[in-house]
Amino acid sequence: MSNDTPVVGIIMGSQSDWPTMKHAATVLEDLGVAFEARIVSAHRTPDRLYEYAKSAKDRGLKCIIAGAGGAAHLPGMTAAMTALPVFGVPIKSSTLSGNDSLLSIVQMPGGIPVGTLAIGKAGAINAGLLAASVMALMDDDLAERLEAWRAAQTASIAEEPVDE
Ligand SMILES: Nc1c(C(=O)O)ncn1[C@@H]1O[C@H](COP(=O)(O)O)[C@@H](O)[C@H]1O
Repeated sequence: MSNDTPVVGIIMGSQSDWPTMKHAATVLEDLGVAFEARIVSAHRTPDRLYEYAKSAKDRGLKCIIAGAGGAAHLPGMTAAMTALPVFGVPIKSSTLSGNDSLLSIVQMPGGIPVGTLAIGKAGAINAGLLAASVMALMDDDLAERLEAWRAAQTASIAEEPVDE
């Protein structure tokens, strides 16, 4: 994690979400975007969530990535308490394969938006990329790094399949 003041907050409902959410962190690290990662739960630590969401803007955060599984109220409750962009990552749950997480996050009432990503690792990666895209609107150097990241990804895709 960079020593700069974090501009992206990654929050998750439990330590058990970190193996998924660390993919968002890795993208931000690769792109040189300063972030913080915290465990915050609407259910288990409601006071911590209130404090986090209410202070986020004043602390310099520009957007928040919130990952949660099951009854995934964290992204929506965060969005209820801040007008910063909130990207929600549904964690793949063991019982319902993340369908519960997805539906809990995506179906927000009009007026309180959560940008909902795909279930699991791909969603976390894309949340990191979206957060970087937001920051790149205000940072030309980051915009160039993002373009380079995308070009490198394209170049890494082989034209022909190989036996594994
Ligand atoms: N969905 C939420 C919230 C919340 O929405 O505030 N807090 C914890 N959790 C979720 O509970 C799942 C199981 O957590 P444990 O593994 O700690 O039992 C995690 O995926 C977490 O995101």
